[in-house]
Amino acid sequence: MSDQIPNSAIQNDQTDGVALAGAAAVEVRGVDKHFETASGIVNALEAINLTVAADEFVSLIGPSGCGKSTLMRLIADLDTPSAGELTVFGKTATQARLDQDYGIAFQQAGLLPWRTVAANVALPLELHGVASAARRSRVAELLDMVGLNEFADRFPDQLSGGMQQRVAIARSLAEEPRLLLMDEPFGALDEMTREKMQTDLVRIAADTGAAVVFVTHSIPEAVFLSDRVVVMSPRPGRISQIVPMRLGAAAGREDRTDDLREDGAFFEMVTEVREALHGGAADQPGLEARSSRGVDSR
Ligand SMILES: Nc1ncnc2c1ncn2[C@@H]1O[C@H](COP(=O)(O)OP(=O)(O)OP(=O)(O)O)[C@@H](O)[C@H]1O
Repeated sequence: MSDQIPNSAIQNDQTDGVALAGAAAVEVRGVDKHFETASGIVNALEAINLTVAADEFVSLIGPSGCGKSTLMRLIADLDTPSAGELTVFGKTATQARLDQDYGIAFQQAGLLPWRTVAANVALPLELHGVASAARRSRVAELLDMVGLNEFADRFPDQLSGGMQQRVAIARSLAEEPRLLLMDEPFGALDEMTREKMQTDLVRIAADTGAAVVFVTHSIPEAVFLSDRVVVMSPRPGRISQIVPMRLGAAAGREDRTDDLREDGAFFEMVTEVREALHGGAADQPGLEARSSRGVDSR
């Protein structure tokens, strides 16, 4: 059974299942986000409560338009909540952005076209004054990890979309940030590369102890990566359930190898998240057929 956590029931730090020791990586309390458009107000997010612990991997999943990217943009200080409070490591989202407390890899790779692949990955290190020899070796290590060593001197427009995305991921990891915000970072990758990146990401997060907030449309991806999967429903965007991943012996991130993909516990969790997605829609008449649009069960 999933932990059914209606938003209205979440009143304090303990109720979403995270015991807080020190500042959480992300705390969202009673957050609403409305957009005013020519055709009226869009309630993108309503009554969002979520705590992501300092070393936790949390995925956001839900049908298209349920507000996943909007929530990520609020955490990254790319937009502001209409109501409620949001902190990152106990700071305002703005302060955390200024302090470069997190790495970002979003759907659009966002590379600088006039910089080579290596120079794009090196950018955060340059901004933080890392010496050039240390920078070069770190960039080589990162490009090796995403399989792009041979492309270090190319420019972004000479790469495929998936390769550009891998450059953006390498860049987001450059400084081993203690929080990673990733919005469908693997969406453009072929299945084999995607699985490799998933395995690498789990290992990197385990090695660095980083917290990760990860948006995906893929249920197996969410299950493979996460400690908890946050299931969202649309109109207005709400958290309908938070499903803790119970993966038996592979529960620790360092134990998540490719074998997990064949494991019974993995399939059980995939089923549980799928049911949570459908359950969220069942509360809202008329949404059943739409509930899994944009969510990939493969
Ligand atoms: N700048 C904006 N102005 C007006 N409406 C917006 C804006 N940004 C998002 N929305 C609306 O807010 C809702 C949530 O959008 P959001 O992009 O967060 O959804 P999502 O769950 O990330 O979708 P997808 O899975 O398709 O990426 C949608 O109805 C969208 O149209």
